[in-house]
Amino acid sequence: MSKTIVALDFSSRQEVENFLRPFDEPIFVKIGMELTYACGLDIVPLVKDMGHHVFLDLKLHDIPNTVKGGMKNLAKLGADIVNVHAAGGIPMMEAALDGLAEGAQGKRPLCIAVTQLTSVSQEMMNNQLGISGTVIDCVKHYAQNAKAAGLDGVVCSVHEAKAIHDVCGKEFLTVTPGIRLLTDDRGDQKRVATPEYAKEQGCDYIVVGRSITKSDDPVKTYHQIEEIMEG
Ligand SMILES: O=C(O)c1cc(=O)[nH]c(=O)n1[C@@H]1O[C@H](COP(=O)(O)O)[C@@H](O)[C@H]1O
Repeated sequence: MSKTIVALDFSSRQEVENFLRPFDEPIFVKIGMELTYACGLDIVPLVKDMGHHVFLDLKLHDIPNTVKGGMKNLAKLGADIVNVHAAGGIPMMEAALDGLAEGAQGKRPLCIAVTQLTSVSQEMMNNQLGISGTVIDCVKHYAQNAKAAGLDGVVCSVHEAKAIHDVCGKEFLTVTPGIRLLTDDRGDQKRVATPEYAKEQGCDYIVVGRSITKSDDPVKTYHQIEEIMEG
């Protein structure tokens, strides 16, 4: 599986098909709320049937019983990875796994937890969200909770990946969005890093949206980034 997950933040099936057509190999894509709210969940088996790997990013965050029921239904779609918010707590993450085990036909999807969104800065976490301490300590703590619940890994920024591997082990997945090329705008992202730095920090997967989807040559940009990650 490739190490670069392309965020298909589009609002129609047509845009997805236009984007994927020029790729002559299976790639790893992320289907999030923009696309599912526009096209419905059927977009997941549709993209899977084209041969691509799918990270279904719906960030479930609710009471355990509701998350369990939601995951039971999501498990049937055949996604490779699904996610929850670690802020929902250990019982909620355990319930997510129970739901996946009940719903999966065959192997369950990997389940990872979002720690602190990459759009959250240190200042914002302390002063808006009311969480004291450093981002890295909060992210490490959430990662340890995710591991205790039996999850397969976390979503974090590149800047926390190494510390997470140190406390949770090398096999515990770190999936890192907030990736920017040196020439890109940060946009809404706060904790950003280049693919080179992600590789250096040992991130298992990077999630890249606009740097690829809005590139003049998405296939070329994808391959340039994937070469850095695989190198
Ligand atoms: O769960 C995610 O994928 C996610 C978590 C996070 O902390 N930050 C984050 O940016 N993402 C997603 O990663 C993608 C990043 O997109 P770009 O900023 O365009 O590269 C978006 O689809 C976000 O929804």
